[in-house]
Amino acid sequence: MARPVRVVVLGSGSWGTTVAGLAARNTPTLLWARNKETADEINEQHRNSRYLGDRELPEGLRATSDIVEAAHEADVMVVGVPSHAVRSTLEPIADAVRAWVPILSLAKGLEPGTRLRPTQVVSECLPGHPVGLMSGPNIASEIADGMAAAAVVAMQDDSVATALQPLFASKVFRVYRNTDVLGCELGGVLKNIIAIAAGMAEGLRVGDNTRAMVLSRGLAEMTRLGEAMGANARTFAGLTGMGDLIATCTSPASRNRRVGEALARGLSVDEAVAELGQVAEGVKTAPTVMELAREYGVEMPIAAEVEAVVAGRRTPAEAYRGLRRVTPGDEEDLV
Ligand SMILES: NC(=O)C1=CN([C@@H]2O[C@H](COP(=O)(O)OP(=O)(O)OC[C@H]3O[C@@H](n4cnc5c(N)ncnc54)[C@H](OP(=O)(O)O)[C@@H]3O)[C@@H](O)[C@H]2O)C=CC1
Ligand SMILES: O=C(CO)COP(=O)(O)O
Repeated sequence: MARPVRVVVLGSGSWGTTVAGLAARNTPTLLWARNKETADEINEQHRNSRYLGDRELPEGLRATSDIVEAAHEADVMVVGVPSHAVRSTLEPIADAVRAWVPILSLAKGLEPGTRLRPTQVVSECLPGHPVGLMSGPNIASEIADGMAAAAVVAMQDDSVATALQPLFASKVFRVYRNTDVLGCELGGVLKNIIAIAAGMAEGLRVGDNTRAMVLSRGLAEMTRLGEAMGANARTFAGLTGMGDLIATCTSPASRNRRVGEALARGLSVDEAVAELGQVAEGVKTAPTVMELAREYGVEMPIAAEVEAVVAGRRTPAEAYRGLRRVTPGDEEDLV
């Protein structure tokens, strides 16, 4: 009988640990934590208290702080570190990952400096491997609590995605497929910036109508940039676009939304990020996205205001006043 597929997840933050827990219920799974205490706590107490409180992880989930050991073991590798850390995590293990091992990215940001999407960074570090991502409206704490949710595995090669689906799926975690890797990845990246705007709206108590406007016009901006870059506009109406936008903009657990709320309370960006203690990808991604918007000639007024606040050039209240000055055009003019 063929031995089961071994999944290795790199990165033991809230989402990496949660995804490792999903996989461990289906197949042998090893989680790499750069911090040895975290690996020991997962092995001995089946918990990752720093990121998931007292939630219990599956007993079968093993952890290690030895990344080379982890890389050797992988039949499927999941990269769950934030986007700024993808390259520095993968480069040292490039020779340890066996050829043809599929790599799935979880990161929802862009690499600072290169402006590359995480799957592009993975392809540079591990050339020749099938590379895709898993994304969707997936607030880690809810999924770790066993609440129902759905995600998308996006890979150019649909047969690889089909093989990966059952490794993460369960009765309460539905895994769809999509071959539009660019659109699915950009959806996850861009919604974080709109979620910062939604958090600011929350903090400024702007009202439900304004919040709804931010979400729907935010989705228009995401779609506009995505289409200009070559993605399928329809992807942005799905789980990785509108779905994730709704979850992140409306959930009090979203870190990006919480940063927006903290900014509206008058905290600086550094203070807001320090208060959070976890990654909020939209903060680092906003300036990079505005560079892309300029390069592709796409208007993104909400993202532009968020970038200005994050860069310290405007207060959240000034940003909302700035949005009022934008001249409304044809609503259907997404491109
Ligand atoms: N949390 C969520 O609900 C979801 C998150 N995501 C995305 O998943 C990615 C990971 O996020 P998440 O797990 O939430 O982040 P967390 O902030 O919860 O954890 C970050 C993890 O990455 C590790 N890490 C940080 N910097 C480095 C580095 N330079 N090198 C190696 N490891 C590093 C941290 O290690 P240490 O603990 O040692 O500092 C920690 O294990 C992000 O791109 C996020 O947008 C996607 C869907 C849902
Ligand atoms: O991507 C997420 C939910 O799908 C998590 O969003 P935050 O990083 O804002 O918490």
